[in-house]
Amino acid sequence: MSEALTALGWDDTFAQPYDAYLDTLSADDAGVSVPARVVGVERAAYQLRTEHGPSEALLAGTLQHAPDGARVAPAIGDWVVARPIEGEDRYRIVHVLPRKTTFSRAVNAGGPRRAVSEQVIAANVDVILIVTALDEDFNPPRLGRYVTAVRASGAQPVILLNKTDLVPDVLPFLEAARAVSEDVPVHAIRADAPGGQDALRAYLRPGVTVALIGSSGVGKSTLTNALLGRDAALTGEVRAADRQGRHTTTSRTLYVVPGGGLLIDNPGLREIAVWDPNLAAFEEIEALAAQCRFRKCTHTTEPGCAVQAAVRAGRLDPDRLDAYREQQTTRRARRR
Ligand SMILES: Nc1nc2c(ncn2[C@@H]2O[C@H](COP(=O)(O)OP(=O)(O)OP(=O)(O)O)[C@@H](O)[C@H]2O)c(=O)[nH]1
Ligand SMILES: [Zn+2]
Repeated sequence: MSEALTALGWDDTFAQPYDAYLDTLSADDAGVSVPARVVGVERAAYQLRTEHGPSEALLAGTLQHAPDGARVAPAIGDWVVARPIEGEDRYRIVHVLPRKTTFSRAVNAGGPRRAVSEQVIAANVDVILIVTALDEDFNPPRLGRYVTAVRASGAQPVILLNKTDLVPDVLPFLEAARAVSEDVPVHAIRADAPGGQDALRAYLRPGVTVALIGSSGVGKSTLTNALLGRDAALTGEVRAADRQGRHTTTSRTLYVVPGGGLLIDNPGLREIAVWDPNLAAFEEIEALAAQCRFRKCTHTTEPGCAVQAAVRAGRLDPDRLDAYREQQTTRRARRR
């Protein structure tokens, strides 16, 4: 197993299905196939890393339009089987290898039955760092919901308390965060100070894929830059590309961290707080609810309900109201 591949996260869990897939190909096809990791996705264009460095790729038609409709589009972090496109400097992705972990969201696929389908946000992430800041963002019940979402993906959750400089005493925050879940490590960090992120190096071991999630403004970008060193990922990739005398677009989403480890910085993961109804705030609904005639309005059949009025007027998506109700119900159940 090549060292360049293991540094990208390749191991036996991928090597076995890879070999099995190659057995189904002709000797010629198998001979030119390579394993590659998806490090960038932009619409139909994919950036891969093979053991020889970065390259561009397209999706094979068979993956784009699977006959049973069960399209397996590669996501960031996926391991795939790729084959060079003849006469071009690009690959074609012909197969997606089974995932070790899958961080996904349910999306409303529409249609008469309001079908829900799964959108994979990131694949094969080993550790997800849940970032919170010691300001008004700090909210243990929400941390608990993040932990649940991370566990559902198969990745290991770790809680990071950032902006420790903003509080006189970190200890009560550490204790509250530790109480969220017994077996989730908690680290107090400072993303914006030299050495303030040292605790994280233990997770960024060669071949280990790490991702950051948390609300906007908690310090995910600052942390990413501190871990990567300014433009480290970019220069690293340009150098690898130069070896073969060409320039390849650098990946923006899966970085190779200097000193070991891989870091996924993905807008889809960043937005989890927005799209996961369990994590979301329902500010616009709460603003409407304040205008309901009855203070304990359930926004179902009460007269003078401003929330129902907004739904009837097309100003509020009924799906969002459903999600809000669901959240309120679980909260009431938890309080009991
Ligand atoms: N006081 C303090 N400020 C910090 C710390 N880490 C980051 N910040 C500041 O917090 C602000 C937000 O940080 P970002 O890194 O942009 O936060 P983010 O999570 O990437 O936010 P989005 O890009 O919106 O998802 C910036 O002004 C940072 O300088 C810290 O440890 N202490
Ligand atoms: Zn109401």
